[in-house]
Amino acid sequence: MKLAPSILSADFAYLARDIQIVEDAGVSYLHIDVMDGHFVPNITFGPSVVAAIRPITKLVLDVHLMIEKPENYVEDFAQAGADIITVHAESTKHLHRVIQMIQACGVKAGVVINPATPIQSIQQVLSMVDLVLIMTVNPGFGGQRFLPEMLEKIRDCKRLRDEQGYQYEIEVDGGIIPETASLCKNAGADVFVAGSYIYNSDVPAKQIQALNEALR
Ligand SMILES: O=C(CO)[C@H](O)[C@H](O)COP(=O)(O)O
Repeated sequence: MKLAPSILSADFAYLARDIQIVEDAGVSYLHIDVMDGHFVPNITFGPSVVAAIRPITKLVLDVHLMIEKPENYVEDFAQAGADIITVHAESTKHLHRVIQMIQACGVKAGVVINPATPIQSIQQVLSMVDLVLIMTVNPGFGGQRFLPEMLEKIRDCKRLRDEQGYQYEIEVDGGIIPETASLCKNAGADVFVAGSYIYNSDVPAKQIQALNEALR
């Protein structure tokens, strides 16, 4: 089981410190939420922020693009040092091509689906991707409540992987706290994104410990 703290809820004035805290606590991935104000109604980081983070951490940089026309930006994020780039199925007319573009940059490729998007809509790319991200809230903001209806989708994603011998990791994002992490783990998730639960605390390392205990 892997934890992926989302820096969306970090203190941006002390970003290096907040990354160090979660790295010291032993997490696997650092989740970077890229928002463009079009695909989602919020604006966050661009490739220059990823490039600034790259030299200060050994964590796997898990870059979640919530942007329109991701094909125009994947090379920039790859050059900035992303290890995984994940694109929304809803954000492009050319999902297959964008996944090929990401992998051609030598970066792992993930596909994300919003709560209203069925797993069937990405069935044709499941054999290619390294990661499937199931949104467990509507994308755009941290601190929302977990949508329990998404557990069925996680189970379907795991079943397809088992039946077809696919290799992707299953990641969940949104409303992850120990209780929901445990539900998602039992449904088949491998990677757990958590933002507000970790960073809206005076002691993020304790929150990480609680998540790890729930995932044991
Ligand atoms: O992708 C996201 C929002 O679009 C965030 O990663 C996600 O919401 C995590 O935040 P929290 O753990 O506070 O729910």
